Amino acid sequence: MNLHPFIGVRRELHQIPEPGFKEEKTQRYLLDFLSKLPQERLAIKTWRTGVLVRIHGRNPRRTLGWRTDIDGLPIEEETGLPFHSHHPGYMHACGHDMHMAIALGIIDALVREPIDDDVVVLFQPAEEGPGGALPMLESDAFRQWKPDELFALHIGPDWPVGTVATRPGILFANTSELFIDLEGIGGHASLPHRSNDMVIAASQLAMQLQTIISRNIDPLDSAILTLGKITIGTKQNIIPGKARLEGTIRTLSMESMEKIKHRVRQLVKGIETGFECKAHIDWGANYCQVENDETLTTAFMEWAQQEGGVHVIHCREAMAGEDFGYFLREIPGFLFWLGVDTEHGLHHPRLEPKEEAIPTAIQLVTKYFRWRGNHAG
Ligand SMILES: CC(=O)N[C@@H](CCC[C@H](N)C(=O)O)C(=O)O
Repeated sequence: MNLHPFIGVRRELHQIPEPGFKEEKTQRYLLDFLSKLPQERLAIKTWRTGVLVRIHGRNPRRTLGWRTDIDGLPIEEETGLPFHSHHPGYMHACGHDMHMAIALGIIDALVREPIDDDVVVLFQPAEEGPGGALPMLESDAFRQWKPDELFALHIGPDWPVGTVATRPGILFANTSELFIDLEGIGGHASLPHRSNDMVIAASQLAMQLQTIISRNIDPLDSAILTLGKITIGTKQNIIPGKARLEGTIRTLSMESMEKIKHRVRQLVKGIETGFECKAHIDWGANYCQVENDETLTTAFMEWAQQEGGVHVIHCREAMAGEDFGYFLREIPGFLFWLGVDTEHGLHHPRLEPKEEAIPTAIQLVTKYFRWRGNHAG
C-alpha cells in the first residue's frame, strides 16, 4: 500500500527532533520542501529557526493564519519504530512532527488550489521552551504579515481519529516554570553538625510546596504545582551542600498564578531561615492561557460537525500549556485537539499517534479555509 505523502513527511521530520531555537535541520527540511512547490503564489521568509509562509489569494479581503510548532523534547525515544529519532536524547514526543506535516499539507493544497483570501502559515520554534510565540509575535517578520484570524491544532491522545475537541473560551492553562536553587554547606556524612544538609531542606520544601494548591487555592479554581526534577548530591556518604528543584505551575486564572508565586516565595524564605541556607527562585518561561475566541470557535464547531466530516466534542479545559496563547491575546482565533488515539500520552517516550489523523486534519483545515476564505463570513 502506498504511504500517504504527508505521513512520509511526518516520518522524516520525526527523525530529526531538535531543541527550541536550535531547529536548524528542521528549518532546512521545511525550506527544502517548500522550494519544490509551485512558487507563483508563495512568499517565504525565515525568522530565527522558524519559517513564515504567505500564500497569495485570488482576491484577498483579509489574511487567515495557521500556526504550527516545530521543536522536539529532551526524551529518549522508546517506540522502536523504524523511523525513530536519529538524535539521541531527543524525540518528537508532543506531536510537533505531526503538526508540521499537517501544516505542509495545508500549504500544498492551498498553493495548488488557492482561496480568495491570503493565508499565512507560521512554523514557530521553541514551544516547549523557552517560548517562541511571544518573540515571533513581536518580530518585524511577523508584524509585516500579521493575519486577521489565526488557528492551530494540537494532537489529542485521548480521542479517536476523526474527532476534534475544543471549546470557546479558555482551553489551555497559564503556565510558569519553576527553578529553585538551595545552597547550604556540604560535608562528611559522619559530621552532620558541621554541615548544612540540602537533602533535608529540599525534601521539606518539596512537601511544603505541595500544600499550596490544597491549602491556599480555591478548590473550584483549578491549579497545579508539579516538581518534575530534583537534583541533589553525588555520593551516599557525602552531605550535599546544593540542591535544585525544577517544576511547573499551571492555573486557569492569573490571580491564582500570582497567589501561588507569592506562597512559593514565602515558603522558600522559610526554608532559608529554618535551614540557614541561601535560596534563589527563577520563574523560567511563562505562557499565558489559550483563550479561544467565542464566536469563531462556536462557528467552527458547528461547521466542522456539519460540513467538516469529523465528530466534534465540546471538551473541558486542559492544564497543559501552549504559547499559542500569546497570539490569541492579539488575534482572534482558536486551537483544537485533533484525535490521534494513542495509548501513551504527550511527553511519553512511547507516544505513537495514529498517522491516519494527518490526512484527516489536512482535509478538514483546508476545507475550513476554503469556507472561511472564500468570503463566507
Ligand atoms: C501541550 C504541552 O504539553 N505543552 C507543554 C508546554 C509548556 C512548557 C512550559 N515551559 C512549562 O513546562 O511550564 C506543557 O508542558 O504543557
